[in-house]
Amino acid sequence: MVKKLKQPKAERYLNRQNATDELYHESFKNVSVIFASIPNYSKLNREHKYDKDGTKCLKVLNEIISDFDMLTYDDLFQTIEKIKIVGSTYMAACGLHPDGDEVSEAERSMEENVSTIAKFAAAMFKKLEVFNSDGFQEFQLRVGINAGPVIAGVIGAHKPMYDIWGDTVNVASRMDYTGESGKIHVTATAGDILQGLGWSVTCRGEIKVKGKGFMTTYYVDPMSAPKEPSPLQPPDTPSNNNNNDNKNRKSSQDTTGERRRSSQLSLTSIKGFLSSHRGSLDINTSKDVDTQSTRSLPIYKPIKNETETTHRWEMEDLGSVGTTPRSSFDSKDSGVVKGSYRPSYPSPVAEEAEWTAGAASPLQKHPSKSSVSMIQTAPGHEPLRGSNDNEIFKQLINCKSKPHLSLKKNSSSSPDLSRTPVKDSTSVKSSFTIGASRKSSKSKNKRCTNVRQAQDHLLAHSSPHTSIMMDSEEVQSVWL
Ligand SMILES: Nc1ncnc2c1ncn2[C@@H]1O[C@H](COP(=O)(O)OP(=O)(O)OP(=O)(O)O)[C@@H](O)[C@H]1O
Repeated sequence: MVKKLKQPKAERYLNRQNATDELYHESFKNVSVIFASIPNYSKLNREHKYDKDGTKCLKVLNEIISDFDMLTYDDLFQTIEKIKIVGSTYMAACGLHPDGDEVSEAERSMEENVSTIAKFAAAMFKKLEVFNSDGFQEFQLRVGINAGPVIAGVIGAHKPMYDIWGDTVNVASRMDYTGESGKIHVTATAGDILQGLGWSVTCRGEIKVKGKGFMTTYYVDPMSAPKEPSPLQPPDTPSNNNNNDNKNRKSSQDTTGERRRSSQLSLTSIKGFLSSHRGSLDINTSKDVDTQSTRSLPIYKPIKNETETTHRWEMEDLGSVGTTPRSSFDSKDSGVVKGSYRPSYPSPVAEEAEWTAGAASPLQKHPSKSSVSMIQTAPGHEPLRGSNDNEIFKQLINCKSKPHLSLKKNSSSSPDLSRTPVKDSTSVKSSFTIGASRKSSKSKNKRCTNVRQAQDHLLAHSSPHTSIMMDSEEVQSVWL
């Protein structure tokens, strides 16, 4: 509600509520509404016989919904407002901007709102696909979209709920309900707009919609989103032909005021979420202190506790790394950690692999910076940097090219661990345990004898549910 109602407005709402029970509401003309359901979620719920109290299934749902929630922090989706979860259905809308926004309703057209919500739906499909492949799950997504006028308001004096109502909302829900898994089912209003924007739209025919009679509806292929202009290309370059996307980009640049507020809120929310769940992550957006770097990336600082010195590490641009709470750094205290990780959801069985080395921690600090480690993956390649071993190792896992590793050391006497086989496991001084989720695995405690092998193993099995727990002097557990 706070996100929706700006301060004076919230005060106005509260004052009204003190004085009267009158409904607080606003009307919007051009709102796009999405209902996205996981139709086979309840099947999983029913079938899971080991989940007597239902908490495991709920954990799964929570992870999926959290993934979807995190999309709303994406720059593209700042105008998307999550309304609620109904069962396993995600309900959101686009175009519910608060009064006094820099961008007026007229400027934020129906076309933009429909385009944004369709991209949001496509992103949800992708998120679920990743979730499925990581956890060997088969959840499906069924999406309904409609666009038109809605009434938004706050219902109730105690625990008030912001919600939206109207025919547009009812029909969006019907689009979901009467749609098919894997498809976005839309009304003619949304279908026309999306076709005009270059999405692949096919007519479904006429369906009977309760309260509306027969309606011609359309299926939109979630994979057919028109390409975004390259981020390197300025939005207004003449060679860029996608005018609609340009328009969207332009308008998103115009809304910097709102974005600043939203991203502020996002950061605060993430921070709040992480501190309550992990207890220790501070996020700031100051520029990288590494003067050699040309990037200006957010810097994530793990804080052990208020009084201890903080580390600083550089986030490399590694796709989804660190984008959700569960894929964020677990910045709990350092110290010796060793153990295995079990995914928090039901089906996958954890597999463990252990890599051991008869030497000190394989990844050393960067000689010139006390808080930065680096690893040279191959001669002539850009070294990977991080503030600790885990950070570096996480990057190694994400290296698509599987480079042959040679480690840059402080001391020339340190062996190249990538070629150091483990001869005698009793002489092991440091080790780490890799837990990766797999549907079925008989091999436990699989031992990797060098970095390359461990990396290959992780590339094959790592997932957002993988954690690495290192047993060395500078230990932090990392969730990937
Ligand atoms: N604000 C809202 N939040 C959640 N769901 C909504 C909202 N507004 C409408 N819906 C959903 O839209 C659907 C269509 O509503 P409608 O009023 O047309 O029929 P209904 O008779 O209420 O629906 P049902 O047949 O499911 O009982 C309903 O399933 C309703 O739950």
